[in-house]
Amino acid sequence: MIGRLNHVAIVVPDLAAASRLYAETLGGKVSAPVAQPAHGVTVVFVELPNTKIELLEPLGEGSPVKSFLDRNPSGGMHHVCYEVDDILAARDHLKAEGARVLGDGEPKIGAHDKPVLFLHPKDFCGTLVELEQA
Ligand SMILES: CC[C@@H](C(=O)O)C(=O)SCCNC(=O)CCNC(=O)[C@H](O)C(C)(C)COP(=O)(O)OP(=O)(O)OC[C@H]1O[C@@H](n2cnc3c(N)ncnc32)[C@H](O)[C@@H]1OP(=O)(O)O
Ligand SMILES: [Co+2]
Repeated sequence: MIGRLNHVAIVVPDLAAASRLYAETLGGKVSAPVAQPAHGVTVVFVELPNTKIELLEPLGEGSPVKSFLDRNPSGGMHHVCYEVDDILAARDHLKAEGARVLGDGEPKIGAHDKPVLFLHPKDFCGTLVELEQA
């Protein structure tokens, strides 16, 4: 069911500093920051030949990455995002398998203007999983 690795996300305390690190120290191709108020984060993408790194900074009150950053003040790996051909079929299959789909279970439009869902990290080997419609 899961397809390509779309991105690996890293939560950071300072998005400008992390963008400089990826652009200047690592020589990556780094996008401009984009606020995603519906997701409570500001996002920068680093384009790699085979996938992307998503740098995330909390945005606004109640950001879903705030407590993660409180626990990991210098930042850390936050989630992996797999592409799926049919996100509703994937969701229904996962629910039938007993996995917890986060939020209200309905896909939201993500950073690539495609529907996304999140799966509880405790159900996937301690790793928060994002699914994105391919
Ligand atoms: C830009 C849009 C989009 C895209 O298109 O790419 C995005 O990527 S948005 C990214 C941000 N959005 C989300 O992460 C939404 C889904 N996340 C959540 O709903 C919450 O973050 C969460 C997964 C429910 C965790 O919330 P939190 O407040 O941290 O909950 P707890 O403190 O109760 O933690 C419970 C338990 O889970 C462990 N945990 C939490 N986060 C992670 C994580 N990222 N990876 C692994 N484990 C995680 C946490 O340590 C707790 O464990 P215990 O202490 O053992 O109970
Ligand atoms: Co993501």
